[in-house]
Amino acid sequence: MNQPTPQNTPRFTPQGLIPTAEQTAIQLAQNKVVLVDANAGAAKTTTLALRIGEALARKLAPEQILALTFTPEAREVLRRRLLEVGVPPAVAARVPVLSFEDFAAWMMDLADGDQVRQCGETRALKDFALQAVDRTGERYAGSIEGLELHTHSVALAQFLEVQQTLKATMALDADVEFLGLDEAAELLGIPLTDYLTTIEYETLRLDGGAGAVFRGPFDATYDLACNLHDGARLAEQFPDYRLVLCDELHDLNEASFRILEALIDRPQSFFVGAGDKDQVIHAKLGASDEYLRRRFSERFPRLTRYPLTQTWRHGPHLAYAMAEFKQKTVESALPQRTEIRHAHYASAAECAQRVVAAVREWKADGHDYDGCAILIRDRHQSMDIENALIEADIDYRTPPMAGYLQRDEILFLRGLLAIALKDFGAIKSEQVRTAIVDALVAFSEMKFSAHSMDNFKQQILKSPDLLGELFLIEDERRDGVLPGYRDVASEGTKRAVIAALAWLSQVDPATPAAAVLTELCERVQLVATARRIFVRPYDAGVINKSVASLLAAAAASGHSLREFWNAVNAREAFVRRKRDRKSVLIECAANAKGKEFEHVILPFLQDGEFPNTSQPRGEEENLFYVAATRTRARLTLVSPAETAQRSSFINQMRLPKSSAAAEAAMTRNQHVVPAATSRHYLNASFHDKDQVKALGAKFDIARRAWYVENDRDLSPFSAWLKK
Ligand SMILES: Nc1ncnc2c1ncn2[C@@H]1O[C@H](COP(=O)(O)OP(=O)(O)OP(=O)(O)O)[C@@H](O)[C@H]1O
Repeated sequence: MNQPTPQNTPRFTPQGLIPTAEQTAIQLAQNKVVLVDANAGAAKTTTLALRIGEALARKLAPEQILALTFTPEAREVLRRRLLEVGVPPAVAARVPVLSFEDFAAWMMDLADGDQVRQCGETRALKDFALQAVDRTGERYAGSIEGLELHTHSVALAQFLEVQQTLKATMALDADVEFLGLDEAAELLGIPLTDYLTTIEYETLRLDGGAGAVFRGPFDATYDLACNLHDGARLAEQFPDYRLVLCDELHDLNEASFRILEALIDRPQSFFVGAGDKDQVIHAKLGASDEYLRRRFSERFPRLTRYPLTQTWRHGPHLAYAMAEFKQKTVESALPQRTEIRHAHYASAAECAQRVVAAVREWKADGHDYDGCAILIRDRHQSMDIENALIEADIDYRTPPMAGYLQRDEILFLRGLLAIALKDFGAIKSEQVRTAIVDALVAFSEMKFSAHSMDNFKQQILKSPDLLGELFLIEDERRDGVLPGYRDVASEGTKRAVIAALAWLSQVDPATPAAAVLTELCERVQLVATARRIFVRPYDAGVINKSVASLLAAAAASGHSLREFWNAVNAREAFVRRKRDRKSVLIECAANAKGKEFEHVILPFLQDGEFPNTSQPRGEEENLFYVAATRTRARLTLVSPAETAQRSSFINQMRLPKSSAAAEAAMTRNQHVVPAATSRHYLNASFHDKDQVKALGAKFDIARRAWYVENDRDLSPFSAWLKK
């Protein structure tokens, strides 16, 4: 590791924190390729900001620095950190801190000058996907057997995921020129229909090779990666970057790796990247710890690795528990005790009560609700918790359209109830109404074109009571596509749904809701349909759990059908009203990456739920690690009273062992006297510059401020000393 020498001392002194020796080593590193593989909360982002500060202090123009992240959220955190460490806003604003997607779109525009439309909206993308399905039908119907062309929103969403994975991993760019269509699909590990639809989708998107006409999420990254790889000299047109940084390297996939390669290969550029191999949770998007472990060093054999071993987010109790959990070294220099509390339950409803109790204790201890985050493994787990919070009159928020009531299968059932009770108008949100139409079409396995769906949605928004007419629209048939066994099953589903609706319309709304809903689910063959329309068994499994939660909640409420319907809609209105107020957050653990909260509550820590047994163990571990390490002050683990049912992750933290070591570390940390900062910054203005300079002050270029070294007599500078 580089130790600062008199010739190589930091020229940038951050405000608000004293860098550790590890941080300073990275700040001063002069190797061509630097990789920092560090623990959660171990100041990766902060240290990249220090490295930028150092480059600015050494007179590098802000425009010659490029800092890349994978998500807009991570980009904002890095921009904020630059200001926090003391880079003046006007200078920080000139440093390009961009997501890969921003950077790629910019570079593609520079090359093509075409200002291609970024299409972030799933709905618009689904329309393009639908057109691709239509084209696949037109082109291959009759010539290829076994085409499974599904047009409902769930199928389109799944198709969009498949094509995105093919691009993120650059599999779609593979040379398949001499392979047959079947062989190519097999090589890529996807069904033939998906492969053919992807080809049509890309032909549409790239206007048959003339150039992109629209770009969905990650498409710009893919387009740039393809261009760089095809021998196009696009990299020569990149601005003259001297320092390239990349945060959250654990999200790196093949497409973004290729862009980094091109940036690093330029002779004048230096690279510093930071990530945590234990936070890889986006394998579906091609993320892998292989980049941090192997790919970087194979490609850049002279790279230098630097450690950041101390976490600053939480104290030793959680740091050591995570060290045990991941069997790696984690230190914390904080003298604070991060509490790890336990609560136990015998049923889902009781789990929710324990969560409410944990939130109440937090409030009673004098903290705000908005410091509290309930991180769930999956959305189906929030039903009981949302109910319990409402009953306890505790405000909570969920990300838009990500609450339990907006899950597709629940929207489907709500749609059926709306038709039977002739009360679609009770659902106030247009977004929810439209999503209900989509869910009805998906779970009834109807086949509509984009055009007829749009027409119908427009009508419904004006006259909600027309919802039931949806089932009068004829399915659209494709010439030449012979119905396969799945189509026969789908037609059966639609018939079953129509029959179930006829039955439901006769049911007395005063009948207990639980009984009606149970029978309704059987009549519409919900479980079998889910298994058919969801490609991954995992998704179908979550649907069963989600419906089971709804039935249990209906039974526990003792409500009649009418009362249950009213209660569900009232609850949705409650959540929408509260979204902006100070409230507890309910969020999926996967979406909490990069964030931190004072109090994290992890409910339903039982085997089967978390770890979810249908998912790879390693990824489940990483997800748990991400969730637990969002904590700053308190972590509450809510698990079954029955020890045998508890999540094995709790044992894996070896809390008795790790907490004994943590007590000793606390004592140690309390006795560490922070080193004094080495500079005194002055309030000297431009007009004072000659005067302070003559007195021996120096200028900090990164901060645009004059300072005096610590060991000097400060009295001549008293007029300019900051209070
Ligand atoms: N030398 C230091 N002294 C005190 N606090 C520090 C120091 N360096 C960083 N911090 C603080 O530690 C916290 C975590 O830092 P940061 O967000 O940079 O970590 P990270 O490794 O990027 O986190 P994640 O793993 O979640 O991406 C921040 O609040 C930051 O201000």
